[in-house]
Amino acid sequence: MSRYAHPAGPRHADVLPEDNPPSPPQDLAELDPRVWPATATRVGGELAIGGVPVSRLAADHGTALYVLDEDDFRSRARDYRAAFSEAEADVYYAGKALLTKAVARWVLEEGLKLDVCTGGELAVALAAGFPADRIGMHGNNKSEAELARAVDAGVGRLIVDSFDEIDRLERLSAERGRVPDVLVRVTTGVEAHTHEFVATAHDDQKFGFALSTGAAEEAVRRVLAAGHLSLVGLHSHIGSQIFDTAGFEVAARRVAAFLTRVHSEMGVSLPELDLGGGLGIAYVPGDAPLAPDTIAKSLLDIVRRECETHGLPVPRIAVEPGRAVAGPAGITLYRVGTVKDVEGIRTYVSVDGGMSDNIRTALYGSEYTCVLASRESDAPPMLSRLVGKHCESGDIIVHDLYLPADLRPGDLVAVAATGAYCHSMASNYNHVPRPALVAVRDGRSRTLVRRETEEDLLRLDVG
Ligand SMILES: Cc1ncc(COP(=O)(O)O)c(C=O)c1O
Ligand SMILES: N[C@@H](CCCC[NH3+])C(=O)O
Repeated sequence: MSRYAHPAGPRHADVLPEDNPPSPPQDLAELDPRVWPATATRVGGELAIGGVPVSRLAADHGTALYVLDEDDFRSRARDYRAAFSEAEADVYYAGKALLTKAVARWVLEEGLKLDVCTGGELAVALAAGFPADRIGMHGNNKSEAELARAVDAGVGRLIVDSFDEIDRLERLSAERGRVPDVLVRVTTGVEAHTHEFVATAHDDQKFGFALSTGAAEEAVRRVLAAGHLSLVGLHSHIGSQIFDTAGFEVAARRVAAFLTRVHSEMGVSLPELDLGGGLGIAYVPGDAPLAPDTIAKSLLDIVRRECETHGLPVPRIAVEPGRAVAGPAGITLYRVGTVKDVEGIRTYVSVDGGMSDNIRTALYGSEYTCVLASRESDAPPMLSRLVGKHCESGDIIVHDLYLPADLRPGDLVAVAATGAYCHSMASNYNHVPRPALVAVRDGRSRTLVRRETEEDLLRLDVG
């Protein structure tokens, strides 16, 4: 079982029995290259990313601060592109992991397509000048307005997720005299090895049409019968933060088998098969993510084999990595505010952010790596818990970690691998304004999303 896997339900400090804390690492200052962005290094003891020391980032932009290593993000995007290039597969970056206008432009420049799942994500992509025909749009409850906007903009692929949506999209397309390209999202019944909240291919959940109940077959028939929808393929996504190929392989085999049934029973050979995202990343040393070319080879082999066995043309494959591109490229920088020793138990280190900028620990029991970033220290390790400033005892960023025993208010700490699903899942809980997001590269930082202010929050409060 992966480190990410956790017993069902959210993890809450108050109700969990105390687990055994891990043993301290050999070197508290070490930056494990599997966990930290490619350009992370220590200069005179201080952490620098993209050639910019954290003290300068904090001085120029304040804390808490999301910092994105642009080179790291781009090189991971390129690795995916390259891994799937032999089959001319499409690689869609999943914008739900992290999306800003600049990020959308990087994705475009690196030759990827873009997956959006709401009108908001579509709006960011279009505002960035991302070509609509390179966008795929998901969502289990796309509104009339979202669908109309997608059809009007000429979004390249609409991934339909319910019978209601098929009817709605057919009507909207007919009204406009358009015929959008559509994929049917199928659920394959695969139990992905990940946290239950982020597994999406078992039958008992809200996404897609189940293969096992016949709903997927019915959806294909209905889209084929619709006069203003063009069925180009199938879609399957099994879940997120997955470390082994087994789940992907079973899912690929099942959708490929379904493709052959569609061919034999309905006389249609669908030209595309999108296998979704879900590749895990290293959050803590010891996590062992799959390399893009390993997963590419295994998926492409299975689909080819299945299709050849049944005499079907091999469809064009697509994948949708989000976390694996954005996650390792980002860190969050915090300033320590209080250091409270709870005698005989542990030390609580409170920082100027928390569950509003990283909900993943509270939501999924996620693990993270954190280091003292503004200086090096040879003080002994101190068993700590990194917590935020919210009015909630479950406001935990890192459950168990070791920090140097001389840690004091004013120090900067950095949490690794926060590039995905932290900024994009941020909230204003307790009216805490959201941190800025900055990109670093070649010794320079630039703001991608500015820090929210209390005025921003008050502007929406019009009562
Ligand atoms: C349909 C779909 N595609 C792609 C992704 C991206 O997943 P990940 O960030 O795990 O690669 C998700 C999220 O799980 C998804 O729901
Ligand atoms: N938001 C989740 C994953 C869900 C991905 C979207 N389907 C996470 O942080 O891990």
